[in-house]
Amino acid sequence: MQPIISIRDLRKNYGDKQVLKGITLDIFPGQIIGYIGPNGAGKSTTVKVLIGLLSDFEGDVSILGKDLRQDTLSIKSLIGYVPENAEIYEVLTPMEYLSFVGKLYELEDDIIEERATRMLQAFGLLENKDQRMDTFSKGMRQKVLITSGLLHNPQIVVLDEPLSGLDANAVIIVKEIMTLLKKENKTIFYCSHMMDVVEKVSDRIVLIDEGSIVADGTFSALKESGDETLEQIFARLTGKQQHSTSADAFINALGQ
Ligand SMILES: Nc1ncnc2c1ncn2[C@@H]1O[C@H](COP(=O)(O)OP(=O)(O)OP(=O)(O)O)[C@@H](O)[C@H]1O
Repeated sequence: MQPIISIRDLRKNYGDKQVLKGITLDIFPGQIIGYIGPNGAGKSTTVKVLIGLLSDFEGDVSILGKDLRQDTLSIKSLIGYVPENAEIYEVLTPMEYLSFVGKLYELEDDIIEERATRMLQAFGLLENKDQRMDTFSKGMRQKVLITSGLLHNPQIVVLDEPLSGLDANAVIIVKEIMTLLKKENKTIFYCSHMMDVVEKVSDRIVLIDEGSIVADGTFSALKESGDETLEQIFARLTGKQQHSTSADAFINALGQ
């Protein structure tokens, strides 16, 4: 099978600092990739490359066989992106915002209206659809961001900590949405620190640390013992010191 996303020796520097040190990954249609790693590991930087926001990288990235550097625009239309926090246009209502996003993707007005209404309704936001978003809670804004990322029915969905601020019911809905997207053979690249969710929804987990891949496999393949959780795998592979030592040092500082 042809990979839908192919990343070869991806490197990215910010000034003198090498943030991605040669990421190589083949991702296949219908896979849910859980892309995890400690703070600063390079997850968002990888995402920014994938969605065409960063062009000054080394290595090769191709999506559906197209070179990301050369076909950036057509590739962008295949991808839906949900950021953790975005500069949402707060003076707009969800319907105005979604209409704006839909037009960028060249969707017909009636399709935008129909999809946006039904998606907002699914998230319990229908009665807020014409309310300015500066009055919205963090979770309500996140629901609008998720809707805007999926509105054009993309082939590939890139989620960077999409559950941020969502209540337990909304988290269940988004997990279910990911499973349904997979059934439609969509590919999901999912970055998160929520290990319990990543463990449950991902077919394949890619763990990066300091810009390099340190583990890549199914959850069961990454386990050292039968009852190891993803949180424990993460700590085993990336923990630089005992967590209790870090917590003690933090609290002890208060005594100074
Ligand atoms: N615009 C930038 N300029 C300089 N350094 C940057 C910039 N963006 C990110 N970095 C650095 O690149 C490294 C990787 O950042 P990145 O945001 O990709 O990490 P991450 O894995 O997404 O982290 P987190 O889990 O905290 O969101 C960090 O050391 C960060 O300080």
